[in-house]
Amino acid sequence: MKYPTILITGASGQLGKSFNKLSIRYNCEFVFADRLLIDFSNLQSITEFFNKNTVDLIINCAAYTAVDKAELEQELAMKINAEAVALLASIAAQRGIFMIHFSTDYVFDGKGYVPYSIDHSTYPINQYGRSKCAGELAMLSTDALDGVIIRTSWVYSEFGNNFLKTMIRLGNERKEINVINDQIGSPTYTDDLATFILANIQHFTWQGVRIYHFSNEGACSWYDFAHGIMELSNIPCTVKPIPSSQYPTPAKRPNYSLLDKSKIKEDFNWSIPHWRDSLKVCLTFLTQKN
Ligand SMILES: NC(=O)C1=CN([C@@H]2O[C@H](COP(=O)(O)OP(=O)(O)OC[C@H]3O[C@@H](n4cnc5c(N)ncnc54)[C@H](OP(=O)(O)O)[C@@H]3O)[C@@H](O)[C@H]2O)C=CC1
Ligand SMILES: Cc1cn([C@H]2C[C@H](O)[C@@H](COP(=O)(O)OP(=O)(O)O[C@H]3O[C@@H](C)C(=O)[C@@H](O)[C@H]3O)O2)c(=O)[nH]c1=O
Repeated sequence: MKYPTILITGASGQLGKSFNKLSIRYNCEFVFADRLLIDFSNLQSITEFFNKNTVDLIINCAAYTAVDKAELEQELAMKINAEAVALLASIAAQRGIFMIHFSTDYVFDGKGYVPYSIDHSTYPINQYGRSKCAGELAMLSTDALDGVIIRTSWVYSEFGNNFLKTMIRLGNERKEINVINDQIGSPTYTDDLATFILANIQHFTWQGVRIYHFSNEGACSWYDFAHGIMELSNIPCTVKPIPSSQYPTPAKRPNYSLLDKSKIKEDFNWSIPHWRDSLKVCLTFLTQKN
């Protein structure tokens, strides 16, 4: 086993919980760290953890993900998404630990009209995006670090809070909801991302830091996603398409943030499910849970 002990930070988040759910299939020791064990807003807590523990691989799922709140809590977002990532990266580099980290489609400005390639220039348009971008740069500029930044988008799962769960709640409360149809991207089911990583763990061995993109296949707007959620959950709520101008939010979102996944599919010979197929799978788990 290449990596006998794997640290998963942000263990109580959506992606962290998918890793937990899928980890039973793998024969390694997983250390699931929530914020009580490692607090990313307190750098000392990161250092203390590594002074007491030895791990072979870091999968960093911890992040500040409240996009609108980040406009007001810029410092906290930067601390968790950039400063803590920089420290984690430097510890990983010093100890020769491979580091898997996640970033977002929100590092792009959304002015594109073809899927964003891994080397497209970043230009975030909100504070969350800026903090994630700073985290990427910290990793890329850490000497002797081996690792990967996997940018993903519109993450949802049966765990935690996400767009899927908000739509189901609103759909059950209202006869009609308005959802933006001029922001285009692709949803990502956490199980698909976590499965990809766990199944390929032995291949994460290169030197230096690479960037990859991962989301489900297909493109949609938030309106298409919401419409699909109502349809596949049999919720009789009408979803009305609206322009972003009719749904003002504190943080701007990119209008187009589809990720080009060709590199990850080629390098790992991996096929990724279409977002509608994964949505069906997730809805089955959600129904079992409730
Ligand atoms: N959610 C999305 O739509 C997208 C997410 N991503 C990226 O994917 C990764 C995983 O995201 P996802 O699982 O969806 O995010 P979640 O918000 O579901 O989970 C984030 C985790 O980070 C933890 N966390 C927050 N603050 C701290 C802190 N101070 N110390 C330690 N842990 C902390 C949270 O803890 P607690 O549970 O206690 O709050 C939570 O467990 C992140 O890097 C995110 O930026 C990328 C694109 C889209
Ligand atoms: C609830 C709601 C949202 N919307 C719009 C607002 C927004 O443009 C879009 C998505 O809303 P949310 O606030 O749920 O999603 P948001 O927090 O913007 O999601 C983002 O989270 C971060 C962490 C990421 O990294 C991104 O990839 C992306 O997933 O849907 C509606 O149009 N109608 C509604 O009723």
